[in-house]
Amino acid sequence: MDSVSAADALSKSNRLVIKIGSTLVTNNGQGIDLDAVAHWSSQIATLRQMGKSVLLVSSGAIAEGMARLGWDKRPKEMHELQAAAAVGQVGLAQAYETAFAAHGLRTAQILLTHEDLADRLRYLNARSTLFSLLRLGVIPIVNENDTVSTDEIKVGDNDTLGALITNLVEADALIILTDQSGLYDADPRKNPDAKLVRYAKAGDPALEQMAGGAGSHLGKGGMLTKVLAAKRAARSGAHTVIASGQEKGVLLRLCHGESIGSVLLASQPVWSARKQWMADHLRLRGRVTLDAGAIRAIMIDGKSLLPIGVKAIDGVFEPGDLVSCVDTDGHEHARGLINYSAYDARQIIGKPSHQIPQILGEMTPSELIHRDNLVVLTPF
Ligand SMILES: Nc1ncnc2c1ncn2[C@@H]1O[C@H](COP(=O)(O)OP(=O)(O)O)[C@@H](O)[C@H]1O
Ligand SMILES: N[C@@H](CCC(=O)OP(=O)(O)O)C(=O)O
Repeated sequence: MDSVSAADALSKSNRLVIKIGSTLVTNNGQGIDLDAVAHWSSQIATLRQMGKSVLLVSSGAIAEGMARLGWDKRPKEMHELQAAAAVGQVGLAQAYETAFAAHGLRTAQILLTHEDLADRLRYLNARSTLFSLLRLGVIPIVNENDTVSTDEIKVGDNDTLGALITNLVEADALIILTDQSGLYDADPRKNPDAKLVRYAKAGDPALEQMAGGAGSHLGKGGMLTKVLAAKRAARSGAHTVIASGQEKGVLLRLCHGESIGSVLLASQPVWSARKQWMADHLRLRGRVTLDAGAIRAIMIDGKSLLPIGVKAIDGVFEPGDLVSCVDTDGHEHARGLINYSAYDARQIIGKPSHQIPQILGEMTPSELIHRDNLVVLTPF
């Protein structure tokens, strides 16, 4: 991997999303590490003076809530997690507001759920609010809205949320600060001989094999969600760095081109904003299994998906819902907005398009998924 381009990845970035993990921000669950928050804030204030825009995605509401409530074990019940998040989020917001105020900067609290990003209008509203805040010189501090999040509507972890925000504001880079020096070729907590991966291509499937789960009961996603976040961030052209938040001056040094942590370079073609929203923000409602001819038609020939090439339909969905297009081995090749409900789709698969009106009536589209509503997932 070319280390020069990796160094450039950060020094040439103007809009940055910085994600800070729970273990790090709460000093391993002891309570918000105010010195660390002050240190990051002072670096971010300098980055702002250098003309860079910064958005923070900070975890720690639940961990801080647990500390404030005197709970030493992460609760299992959703309502207790939600209560802890409500208590802890106040502490997080206070800590950042105070730390940035010392540099004459204001902060804004943005709490989001997956549902907010899946709804096109709310997604566009979130985007324009974030841009307004950046124009006003305010530092947006984003977290999942854990107090109202249920399994159905949550993003689930803040590495993913960080990537979604990166896509949303078309940031140049995503910096994930964690409690390790970066991505190792095995979990360093379990394997003392593990080696740091200094440079790699975001989206390389080999990285997913190296990454394990969270290292402590405080963290949510572990390394796998960070590696997947890098893959997602790369879809809007953003490079990702995974580095230790305890490293002195880490943010400034990275932005001066120093090689710290793991740099996962974006090297794939960039998706349009609409394609990113479709494939990443909408919730998958079903699955269509394609024969080899249909896979070729959508992947190589750039065609729409016709019912004749579909072998099976799974899931319950309505027209306009997002479905995954898989081959007969179950590998996903594309995602798209389907024109038919699952019930109707089952009646027309395997049939030539001219028979659709006889089966489902006139004025029905001949494609199951129109080309314009199809996102082909480029193989690595
Ligand atoms: N290949 C790996 N390289 C580095 N850390 C790993 C790896 N696999 C698993 N981990 C674990 O991931 C943890 C960081 O993830 P997590 O606990 O979710 O932190 P955060 O709160 O910063 O998101 C590390 O402490 C480490 O134990
Ligand atoms: N939204 C949750 C954090 C979830 C999460 O992804 O945590 P982490 O793995 O520490 O980034 C909270 O504020 O407690």
